[in-house]
Amino acid sequence: MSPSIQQEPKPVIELKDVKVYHRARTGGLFRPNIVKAVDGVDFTISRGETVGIVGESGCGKSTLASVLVGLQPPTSGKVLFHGKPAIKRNAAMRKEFGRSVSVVFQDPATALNPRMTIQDILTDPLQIHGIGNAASRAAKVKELLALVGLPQSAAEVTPSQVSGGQRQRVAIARALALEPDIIVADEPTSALDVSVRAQVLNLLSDLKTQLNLGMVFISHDIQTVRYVSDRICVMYFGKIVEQGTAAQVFDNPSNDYTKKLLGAAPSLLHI
Ligand SMILES: Nc1ncnc2c1ncn2[C@@H]1O[C@H](COP(=O)(O)OP(=O)(O)OP(=O)(O)O)[C@@H](O)[C@H]1O
Repeated sequence: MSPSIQQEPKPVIELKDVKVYHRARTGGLFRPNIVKAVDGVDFTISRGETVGIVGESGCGKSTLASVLVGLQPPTSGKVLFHGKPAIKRNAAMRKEFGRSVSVVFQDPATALNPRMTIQDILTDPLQIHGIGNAASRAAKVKELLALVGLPQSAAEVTPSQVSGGQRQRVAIARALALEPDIIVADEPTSALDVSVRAQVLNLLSDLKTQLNLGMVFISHDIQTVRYVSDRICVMYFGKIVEQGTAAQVFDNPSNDYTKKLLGAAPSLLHI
């Protein structure tokens, strides 16, 4: 009998030599006119893995996230979605990409419409994508609230009537509404009280396992990234300067910048 071969999961999104260059807001004699926000990045994300992207403010993390969720077209390079070029002009692909790749932003206070009830916030993506009827959408909202550990009564209130940690749970529930393959979480705990950060990190980790999600976890804090990631990419001035498993990057960093980040990192107790 031939030995069974374990298939590697195929990437949902693949970036090849992606560059995003901006015209500098303030150019000048001694300042470059071009900001290389992302500068030749190769990256893949598949279902079932959490890839952490870490680096200091301004290194290009959010720009990379915008490319991954389709909000920012690259200046050059390729974005592949299930192995095919992600062509934004194609309405069917745009819709499928929007269903497959969700985002959780840093601050749920600004990411959620303060005038909508949580029921409506969670129903919205289903309506936009024409999924189900009133009864099945109501059932889905119940399921989503349970999935993120919120009481069913939360459906009746607006985001301002729940705590910051609960608001981020609502944002996560909204990101899960369309049953995505990938979630891009851009500093999802940075705006939260220290006391609830670990709960939200644990929720994201549990959801990733339970739903076999692919997760891109972006943070300036290498300890937070280590806590949730299988693989870590270290970004510096628009480039990925080091990547490997969490253990490789922590136990045997090869890049000087990674060593500096590790040296400056506070203990896990501060996440
Ligand atoms: N629209 C733009 N026009 C000009 N420069 C930009 C633009 N967007 C981003 N940049 C610059 O690109 C670089 C990368 O920004 P980006 O926001 O991606 O970094 P970041 O690592 O996410 O930082 P932070 O954690 O502070 O958000 C920065 O120097 C930023 O000032």
